[in-house]
Amino acid sequence: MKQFNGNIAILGSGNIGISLAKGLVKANYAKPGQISLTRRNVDHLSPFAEQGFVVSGDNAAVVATADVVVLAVLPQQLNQLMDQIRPAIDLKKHLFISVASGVSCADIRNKLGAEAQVVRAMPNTAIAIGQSMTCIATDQASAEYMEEVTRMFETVGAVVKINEDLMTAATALCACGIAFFLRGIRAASQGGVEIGFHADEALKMAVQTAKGAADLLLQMQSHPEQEIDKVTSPKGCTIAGLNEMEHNGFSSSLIKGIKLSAQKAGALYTKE
Ligand SMILES: NC(=O)C1=CN([C@@H]2O[C@H](COP(=O)(O)OP(=O)(O)OC[C@H]3O[C@@H](n4cnc5c(N)ncnc54)[C@H](O)[C@@H]3O)[C@@H](O)[C@H]2O)C=CC1
Ligand SMILES: O=C(O)[C@@H]1CCC=N1
Repeated sequence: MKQFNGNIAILGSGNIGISLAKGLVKANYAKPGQISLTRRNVDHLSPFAEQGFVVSGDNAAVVATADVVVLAVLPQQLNQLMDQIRPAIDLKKHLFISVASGVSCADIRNKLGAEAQVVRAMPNTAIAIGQSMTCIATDQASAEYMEEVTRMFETVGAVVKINEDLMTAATALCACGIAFFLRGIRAASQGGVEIGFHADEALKMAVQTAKGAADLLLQMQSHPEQEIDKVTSPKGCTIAGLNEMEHNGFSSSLIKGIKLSAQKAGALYTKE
């Protein structure tokens, strides 16, 4: 069984890279000193250096000290990054985890080497607080590497293994999805202000209500419509509001947005 010594390089420590680093430390998967963070402008990482993370602008140097290499740059930035790290790669040692949208394991192996162990992961920003929905996929990585990736992401939320051809769909539903639900909460709070609450209390009420809705489904293992049926009293105010929202395209707009995001998620990377 391969042993991972726990040194993780997160290359491209922007929004998702930093969220991942915070989540792994919070979950005790790794200590800050075991995680190297890189970014083009290293000055932006100084708060993390103060917390004990290793910060660097030299991708190849941190890859040389790591077992697990997380590729967390934009799809459009990935080819350049892979060119930078190729000389430092040890194909027998490194596990590559790519969170880049729309870049296949085969695309990455084409750049890093045919023997590279590559797993794709699609987390969302709730990873920072251990509440990510992370989908993972590979085409060729060995079972022990997949197990390690599963173990890593299970410390920071729920994990579902999927076929690689569904990764762009997972991107839209889960990674972009967190923004869609957040916008829903924001819209609800704005409605709350129109009907009489101050903005801060309206937001607090909308957030707790959304949390209750999600927890109902998680804890009762029920279907949303089952729970909705319990709220909609005959001739009542809930069904009146709900139907008004549907007449205005509520479900339809969410479905259409998710479909467009999925299309876009698959078209961000250009092979070289
Ligand atoms: N933001 C999110 O919620 C999620 C993003 N992703 C994926 O994660 C990747 C990153 O997305 P974000 O974090 O949103 O973008 P971001 O722009 O916040 O972060 C990317 C970081 O990479 C750095 N960077 C670019 N080239 C570099 C290089 N050669 N060496 C070192 N650092 C470099 C940039 O300076 C930037 O800080 C994308 O591929 C995206 O598809 C996946 C899941 C969720
Ligand atoms: O918006 C994006 O392209 C990235 C991928 C998933 C979440 N954020």
